[in-house]
Amino acid sequence: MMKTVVELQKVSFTYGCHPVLNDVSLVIETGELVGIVGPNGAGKSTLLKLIMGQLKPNQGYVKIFGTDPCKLKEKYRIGYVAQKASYFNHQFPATVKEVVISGRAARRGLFRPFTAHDHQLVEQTLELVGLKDISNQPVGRLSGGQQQRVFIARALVSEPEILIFDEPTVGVDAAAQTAFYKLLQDLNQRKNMTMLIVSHELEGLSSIITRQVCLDRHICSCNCHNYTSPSLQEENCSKRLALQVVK
Ligand SMILES: Nc1ncnc2c1ncn2[C@@H]1O[C@H](COP(=O)(O)OP(=O)(O)OP(=O)(O)O)[C@@H](O)[C@H]1O
Repeated sequence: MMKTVVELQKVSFTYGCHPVLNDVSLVIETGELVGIVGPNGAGKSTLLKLIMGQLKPNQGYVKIFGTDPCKLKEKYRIGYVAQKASYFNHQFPATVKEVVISGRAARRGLFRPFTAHDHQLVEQTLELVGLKDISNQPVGRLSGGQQQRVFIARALVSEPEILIFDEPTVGVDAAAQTAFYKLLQDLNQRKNMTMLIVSHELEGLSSIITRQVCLDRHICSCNCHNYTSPSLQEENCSKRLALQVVK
């Protein structure tokens, strides 16, 4: 049965006196793979921060798993993978396995020793994301695409109920991008994992998402059944996006 994972109702957000989001309503249900697209400065990352409870709306409300995200105690229920640009540098000494198992600490508590179950889960996840053969290599020496998989694995071992990505394919080559999207599609289909992805890479993204939301301070278009905002301006938003893709 479909369950609501994320809900925003009439959300507005302002940084100081700079309005960023206006009257945004959106519902995401279990198993959806939602792509959020929009021009630079449209408020996409701000929307993710509101959903993860890093920011509070000025108006309206945000819920995740039926709760105010700022009050959510089990943060591990949200898996977040940041931009590729913020990944490890070449000197970073920890191995793939060490980085991935650190994702279990969020679930178990920081100072509790890892169990056989934790190690088993790490092995299974490394297999799932195709990193098993290089699990003892230092992460700093991996390619951008491989590092990205390490971060997905790290998020997955905390057994999240939603995975959130902010611009995950920035700086990753075309082949790694294709492999990345394939992995997300597999996770979505095999594990019914709910995902929310902010991206400018419309081409690769559009082949895997179950729904596209176009944001430009408010939601311009949303090809879904449960969105109710009256302000549909699809044509306008598509034109701005087309300009951005050509750029
Ligand atoms: N901490 C902040 N303080 C003040 N203004 C901010 C802050 N973070 C973002 N902004 C502004 O809010 C607006 C929306 O930013 P946001 O990063 O959410 O947009 P975005 O759609 O993710 O953009 P991009 O595609 O360029 O990453 C921008 O005008 C940005 O300059």
